[in-house]
Amino acid sequence: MVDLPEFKATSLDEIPARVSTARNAFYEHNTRDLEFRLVQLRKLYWAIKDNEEAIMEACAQDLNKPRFETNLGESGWLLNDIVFTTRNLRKWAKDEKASDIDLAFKFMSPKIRKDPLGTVLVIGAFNFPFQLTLGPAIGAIAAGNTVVIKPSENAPRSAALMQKIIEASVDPSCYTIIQGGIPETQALLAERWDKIFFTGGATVGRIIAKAAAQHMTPVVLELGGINPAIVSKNADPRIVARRMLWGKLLNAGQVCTSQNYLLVDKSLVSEVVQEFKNAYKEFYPQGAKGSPDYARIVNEASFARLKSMLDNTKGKILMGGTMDEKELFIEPTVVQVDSVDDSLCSQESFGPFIPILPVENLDEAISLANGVQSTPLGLYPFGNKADVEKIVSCTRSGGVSCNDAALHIPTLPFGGVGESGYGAYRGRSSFDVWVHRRPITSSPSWLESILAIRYPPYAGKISKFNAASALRPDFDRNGKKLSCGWLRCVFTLGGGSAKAGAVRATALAANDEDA
Ligand SMILES: NC(=O)C1=CN([C@@H]2O[C@H](COP(=O)(O)OP(=O)(O)OC[C@H]3O[C@@H](n4cnc5c(N)ncnc54)[C@H](O)[C@@H]3O)[C@@H](O)[C@H]2O)C=CC1
Ligand SMILES: CC1=C(/C=C/C(C)=C/C=C/C(C)=C/C=C/C=C(C)/C=C/C=C(C)/C=C/C=C(\C)C(=O)O)C(C)(C)CCC1
Repeated sequence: MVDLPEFKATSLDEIPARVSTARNAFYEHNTRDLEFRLVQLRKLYWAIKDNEEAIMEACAQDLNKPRFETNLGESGWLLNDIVFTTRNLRKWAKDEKASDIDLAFKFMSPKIRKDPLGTVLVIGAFNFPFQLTLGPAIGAIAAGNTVVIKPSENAPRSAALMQKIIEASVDPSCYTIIQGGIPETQALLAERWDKIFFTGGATVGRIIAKAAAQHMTPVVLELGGINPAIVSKNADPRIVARRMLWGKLLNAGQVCTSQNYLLVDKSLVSEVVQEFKNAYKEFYPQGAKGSPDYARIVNEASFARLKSMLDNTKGKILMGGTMDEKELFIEPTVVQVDSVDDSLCSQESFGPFIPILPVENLDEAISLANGVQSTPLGLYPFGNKADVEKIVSCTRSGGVSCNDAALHIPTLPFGGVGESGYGAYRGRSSFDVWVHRRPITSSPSWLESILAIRYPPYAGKISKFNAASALRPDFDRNGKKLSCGWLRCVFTLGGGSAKAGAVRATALAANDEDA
């Protein structure tokens, strides 16, 4: 067995000084250097790689997470994330030529610099403790920020191991871990940050957003969702059951993207239920409890919450339903319910419940889903192409996975909308979310005679200015688009009035002479 470090909360007195060290480090400007960032990420890669066994053990102790799930969803996920980031960082960080700039301003060489935000805070979650804590931090490091990381105290073994990994690998003045629960998080929230990234529930999400507002701090909130799966009469019951069961057995359903309830065309319900039973037997021939491939609920409080949800259902249990409090085990459980107001549908379960509500048709399903929560994190439509397109175009959600569970492409932007949060990361978005797109222009001295139009005295300058810069609408008063013949486009150098085109042409000529 691997020896794991002990979880120890950071002293409250120490927190301001630790944050201040990270803030001062930002102003030493080392993190501006791309090579510095790349070296940090590469060192972090090897620290994670060298601790893969320990990560397995920590996740097993915190959540009884199966080795396969830890490999794919935690250590392997992060290792790939780092390699993908280090391979692409130079390209992402490059100054971007500003697009859609009017000719008159092109001479100022407008560009967009991807500036680090400064000193940022990442508050991680318990359910994928490594992925959802170090994942956002990888993007923050890549973008040139100094970073303070607060892992979830609800996965203490993983939190302590992350501290060991971070302290052994990256620059301690730039990147640091604060451990603890509510008091420590509140002490962190009292500080001024340049961005806060939080993964967790909506209740704490609101507390974070309010605290951040005091300092005008931008926030990313990766929250959960009461995610619907909508199954049309044209869906394949076997595919529905296997994929939806996977969506709920992964980490025993403690995944923000997992479906919370299924709205199934009533003609398909009995077949879908039978296929759930078949899939369950295939995935866990000896039952989930005896299998090494099934996680446990994170703690007693979560177990009690889930138990009361099941105790309060008015539905009929059709599969599973067993629990063991000592082991924090809850079996994957299919329940047929008769209303979306049932205790299993109306709240986010964050556990292995699979409530099924029979519906008349797609219209009813869409209307019910929009009524339960109109902006969930994930949406899972099952059916033919026309069915899924109809569902997608009549709903909103952070992301959609058609005919499947979860939102799982690791480099696709990932984030919520409305109640499921805001801001997105993963892949290139993990870099973009941590930078300020800083526009930079540079006005050459030779432009002075042209720029002089902006200085007083203003008399007689309005018409000249408008002639040079006002854009002529390509639509009429009824909102109808006017056609733009190619000749006109040539004469106006890309649009606008002919006069404006002439002025632009003059300016171009002046530029050519200067060159
Ligand atoms: N990715 C997601 O969408 C996730 C969603 N969740 C949802 O959130 C629920 C609760 O999960 P938890 O891990 O307990 O997450 P949470 O939403 O309670 O957040 C826990 C974090 O917030 C801090 N915190 C808690 N109360 C606070 C307060 N009053 N002031 C300041 N900081 C506070 C804790 O120290 C910890 O760092 C889950 O049952 C699930 O529904 C949880 C984990 C991930
Ligand atoms: C293998 C070959 C091929 C390709 C096969 C494919 C496409 C396999 C796909 C497998 C997938 C999607 C596996 C996913 C596993 C995911 C795990 C274990 C866990 C992930 C956890 C996540 C992302 C948790 C997130 C939680 C969040 C955000 C939260 O709670 O807040 C080819 C290409 C067909 C070729 C042949 C071989």
